[in-house]
Amino acid sequence: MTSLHPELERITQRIIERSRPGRQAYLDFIARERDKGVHRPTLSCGNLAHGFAASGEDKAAIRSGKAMNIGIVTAYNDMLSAHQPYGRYPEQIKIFAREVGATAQVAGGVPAMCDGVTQGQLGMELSLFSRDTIALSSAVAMSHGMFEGALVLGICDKIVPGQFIAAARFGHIPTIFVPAGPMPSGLANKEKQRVRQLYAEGKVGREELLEAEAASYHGAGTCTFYGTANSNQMMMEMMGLHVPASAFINPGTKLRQELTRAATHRVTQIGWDGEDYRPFGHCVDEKAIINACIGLLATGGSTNHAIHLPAMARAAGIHIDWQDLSELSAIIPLLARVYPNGSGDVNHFHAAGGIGFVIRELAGAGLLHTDILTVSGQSLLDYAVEPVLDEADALGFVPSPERTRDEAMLRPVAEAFQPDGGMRLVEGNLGRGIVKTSAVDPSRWIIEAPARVFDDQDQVLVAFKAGELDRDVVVVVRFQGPRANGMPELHKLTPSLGVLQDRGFKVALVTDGRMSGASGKVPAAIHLWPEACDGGPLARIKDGDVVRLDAVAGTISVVTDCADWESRPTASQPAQPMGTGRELFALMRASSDNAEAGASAMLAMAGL
Ligand SMILES: O=C(O)[C@H](O)[C@@H](O)[C@H](O)[C@H](O)COP(=O)(O)O
Ligand code: SF4
Repeated sequence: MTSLHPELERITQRIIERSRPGRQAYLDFIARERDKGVHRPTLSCGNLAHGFAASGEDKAAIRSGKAMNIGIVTAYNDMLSAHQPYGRYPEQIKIFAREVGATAQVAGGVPAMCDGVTQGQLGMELSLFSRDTIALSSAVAMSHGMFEGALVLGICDKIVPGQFIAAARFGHIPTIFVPAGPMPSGLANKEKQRVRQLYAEGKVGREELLEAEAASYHGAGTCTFYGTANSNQMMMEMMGLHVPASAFINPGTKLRQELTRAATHRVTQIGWDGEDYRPFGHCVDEKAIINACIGLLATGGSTNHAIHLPAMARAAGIHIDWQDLSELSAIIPLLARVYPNGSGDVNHFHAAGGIGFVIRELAGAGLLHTDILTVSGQSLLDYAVEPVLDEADALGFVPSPERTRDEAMLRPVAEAFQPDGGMRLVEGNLGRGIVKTSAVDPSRWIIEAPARVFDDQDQVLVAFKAGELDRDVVVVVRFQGPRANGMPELHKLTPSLGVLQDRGFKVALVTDGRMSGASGKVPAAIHLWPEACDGGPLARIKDGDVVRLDAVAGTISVVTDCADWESRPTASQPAQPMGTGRELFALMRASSDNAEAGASAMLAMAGL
């Protein structure tokens, strides 16, 4: 057994100490929920009858209360390619539950935004807070007290974090996340990106672009870039909240179905009336959250999780921050290069050895906590496996490969792509933010250039098309924070900024907004807070100020000698017009806390 890296030990102890009061209060809370909360036996006859009235062949079983009734929280819709496969899961899960004498009901559905559909559109201003909307919807589902176990169907960006937050608030209930897998590989992501840049330069038309997009996003399953959705799946494995090795098995396969069956059977084995009670709130402890951070860093995952992980952790009484993430990044090597951090996609990553290989490699180097309460097995090392079917189509597991099957995609610790995980905290007179270096060429980790300041991402594209950005430039896009306009992803800027970079200019993006997990290539200081709408420093910056983004030193500052810097007037936030539902999220914007805390009005107002 390899001893833990001393730095990981130190950071872990610091997080445990910092979290101690909140974590103890949380554990006491879920114990109370278990013993005195709303459960089927405490429901009135009327409550219960309403709960099983339409349950058909399961009615007698649900009525008797003798076996686990599993609550399914589903994020199904057939617009999201990733969630479309979930349509038939509830019927399958009910059959699987009956196989072990249990029952299952759809406890409720949650909304699921496709950030790909809303990317660059007004709907993206609802994206971040859709996470908390999903948490609220999940809580409504589980609040009926009809369920002694839960299976959570969710994959994409804000959906898993939102469902996770709710599962933590029902942390006395054993809960397993059930993925549906990535779509088979289509047009390579790099080729898709190439056609996008050609379109941004006016060199191809809309029809050619649409053809490329449709060849990339071509079927059911999660998009194959390593963005927030696939980072979610990785994190669930790193926390042992899936059946092992479930993340990246394609939809519609027998293996996929058997993993769903295994999750259904497994959740009935870890309930509170058995010998092996594994409530969600005990599985998610400080070490599990740290494992999620480590997995994010080792695989070059989405920057969105620098916002979601603090929120997810808070829901379980745990407090992490960007200093933790940055210090972990310094010791966690980059083991995977999945697009946008490389050429291959998540299917290639899985084929190369995938998450199981990463778990075994990190554990072997003392860079992972294996001693966590996983929903299956006895240790996270039980997740260093690959799922297989035997000749009778029964599910089994074989150890992850000793050696990577694709050095260009996945490497052992001893031959890591980079010695660190490539997510840096940056601070300076422009605020506190995050830079993801794993997707950026090291020659571009330090950018110093005059600023061009915008209050809206569409203005950037107008300036780009007018040739006004054809120079060394730091593009500043402000009033994009959670309290301003809901903190949209500004990924629509990637092709144009990529064109400027390919033309040889020094280019960087600086914003209080977000980028997509699929963003890469162009250095970006994002999530800056205090945000501009709160009078943060981005509200003072002007065209021509020289800005230095230094991802090596961890700084983001105006370096022009501005004697008037502190006394400069702050720009006013542009009007926030109604439409596309944005006005309905004003309450979340008004009370949101900052990106580093998780950008959540819901958690802030709950005192969490
Ligand atoms: O964080 C993410 O992973 C993104 O939000 C992703 O879910 C989003 O849908 C991108 O916009 C897809 O990439 P393209 O926009 O490049 O297709
Ligand atoms: S990965 Fe992103 S683009 Fe793909 S289905 Fe999920 S939310 Fe939509």
